[in-house]
Amino acid sequence: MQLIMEHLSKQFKNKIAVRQIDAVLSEGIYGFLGANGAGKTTLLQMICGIIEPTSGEVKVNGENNIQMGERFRDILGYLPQEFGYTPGFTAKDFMLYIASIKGLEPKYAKRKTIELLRLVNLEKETNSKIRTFSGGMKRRLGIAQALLNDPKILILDEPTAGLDPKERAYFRNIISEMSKDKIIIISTHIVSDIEYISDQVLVMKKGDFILQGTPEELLDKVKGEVWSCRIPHKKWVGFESRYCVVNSHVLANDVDARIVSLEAPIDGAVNVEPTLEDLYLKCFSDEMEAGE
Ligand SMILES: Nc1ncnc2c1ncn2[C@@H]1O[C@H](COP(=O)(O)OP(=O)(O)OP(=O)(O)O)[C@@H](O)[C@H]1O
Repeated sequence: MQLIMEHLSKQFKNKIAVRQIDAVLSEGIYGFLGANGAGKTTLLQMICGIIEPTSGEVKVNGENNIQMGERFRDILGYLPQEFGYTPGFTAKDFMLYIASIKGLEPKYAKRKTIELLRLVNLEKETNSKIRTFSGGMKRRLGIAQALLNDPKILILDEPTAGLDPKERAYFRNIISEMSKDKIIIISTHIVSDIEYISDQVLVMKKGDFILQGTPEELLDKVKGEVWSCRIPHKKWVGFESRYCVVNSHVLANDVDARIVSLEAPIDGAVNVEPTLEDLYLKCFSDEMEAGE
């Protein structure tokens, strides 16, 4: 299966949210990585056919997604960033309700509901009301509903928002297990959510993909540019505005810092293995400085 974005753009009044995106996706996991406001949600909504592009189009195996109508919705699973849960519903009621909207057979829906609530570790809460759920539990329920129709295209907008580290790790495992026969898109600004499970990472900035490749290919782009160094206190002043500082730890005599820079930021700096977080911070350091 191929999911194709052709010159895809979206403009809201005078704001261009997505600009001229071209991409071809086939089965696998794609991490859309970008800061808040980069245009991720707008792009995902166009892929899902929820909003129409200002120009360009989304195609599935050569067919326009909106024109495909029901046939497209049958193969689509979507977890939006904001999900409206009915607090008085139990987890099971909610799943069956979504299944009926998706037009699934009641018998299949019941079986799938049990299977998916088990998958997302909500088995014990099957008959609990959603109003008693934590943010993480609601998010897991959101992931379960997106899987009800065994979608071939699964789109998850910030799926790990509100999940604790254990839940995040569990989420990564279940997603990587189901990627063989699906196109899975995960949008996030949390690098660790996609670093190890994505086949391709697409870095989105100001409505455009500025980088695209396997995690290894992207890491190559910052190889030799990540430094571990000790900076005396008197030299540390101003360092943060001149350099892209990934992290820093103030010690008694100096500051232990990890810095992304083309050249060694100080004598004695040691080149270290880069991570995608280094690359992310390099790509978005200008926005952080500008406070965007
Ligand atoms: N309906 C809308 N009307 C006007 N501007 C919008 C609308 N939706 C999004 N935007 C703007 O388009 C840009 C991209 O927004 P979008 O929500 O797609 O980004 P994002 O990467 O998903 O960020 P976030 O994670 O914060 O949602 C932002 O500047 C946003 O303010």
